[in-house]
Amino acid sequence: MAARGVFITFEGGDGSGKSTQIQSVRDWFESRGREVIVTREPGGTELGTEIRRLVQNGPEDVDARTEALLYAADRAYHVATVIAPALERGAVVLGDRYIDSSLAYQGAARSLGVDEIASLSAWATRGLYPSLTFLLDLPPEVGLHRHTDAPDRMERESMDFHERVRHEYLRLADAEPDRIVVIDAVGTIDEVFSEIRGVLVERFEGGSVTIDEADDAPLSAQEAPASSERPASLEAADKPREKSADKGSSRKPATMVGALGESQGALWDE
Ligand SMILES: Nc1ncnc2c1ncn2[C@@H]1O[C@H](COP(=O)(O)OP(=O)(O)O)[C@@H](O)[C@H]1O
Ligand SMILES: Cc1cn([C@H]2C[C@H](O)[C@@H](COP(=O)(O)OP(=O)(O)O)O2)c(=O)[nH]c1=O
Repeated sequence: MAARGVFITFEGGDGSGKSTQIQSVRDWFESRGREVIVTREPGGTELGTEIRRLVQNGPEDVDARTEALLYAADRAYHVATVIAPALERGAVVLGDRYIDSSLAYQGAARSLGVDEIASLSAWATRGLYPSLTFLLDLPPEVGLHRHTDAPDRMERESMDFHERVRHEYLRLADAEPDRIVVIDAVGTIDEVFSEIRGVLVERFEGGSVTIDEADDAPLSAQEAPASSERPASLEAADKPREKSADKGSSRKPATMVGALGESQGALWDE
């Protein structure tokens, strides 16, 4: 049986709880016998660790376009050397930030244009999109207060900047409700995971596709929609969002397929 992977990403403002929740999601999949890779951007590779240092604490005069290209370079190498090979062998890949971060931070908050950044990221990744994204949503001031270490370049940005990031994330979720599930990240760690677990059960345990049927299914990560197919994500910005719970019925069950294997730790030292 060919191995099929699952690519899930976690998005949200700084301090929204992505790294914390990823550990619980890793445990959830591992207890079901899956190989899990936990990785992050920027910095999911050795090269990426250098890029992370440069982009977060490097020269202050790095301009927005340079910053966008550094994140794109990190992502291209990350996909080619970590994410794609793991998916090929059937692992569950849990990504702490991915393309949506570039759309929200560089495309919207840095005003480079969401369309332009979407094209750049699609090119860098050869169109590899996650099949499921958890957007941990909370007011930026709450997330920024959770951090105890010294703020990096992005965390030093204005509250208005972080509000633009949040607004763009919510707009993307509004446009792609099947892929992006909004999670209220204000509650306790257990409360937030309970919401996430509900989605995992619905998508990976409630589906009607059996392992054998799913063998013919495509890799559980999706191709980037062509920019001409993304009108809603780019034009529905000011439409009021529905609560994610209202969209439950539109979610498609995902397949639970792939080889069982050994788990693997995070790829970086905290
Ligand atoms: N739901 C929560 N409520 C309160 N504190 C939290 C919650 N989730 C995470 N934290 C704490 O907030 C800080 C940032 O969490 P982290 O998971 O690193 O966020 P992110 O990866 O999104 O930056 C950590 O100290 C973590 O223990
Ligand atoms: C992947 C990515 C990250 N970023 C930013 C967002 C974060 O401020 C920073 C990553 O910092 P990190 O410490 O990993 O995130 P967090 O504070 O959420 O734990 O990089 C971008 O601006 N664009 C991107 O494409």
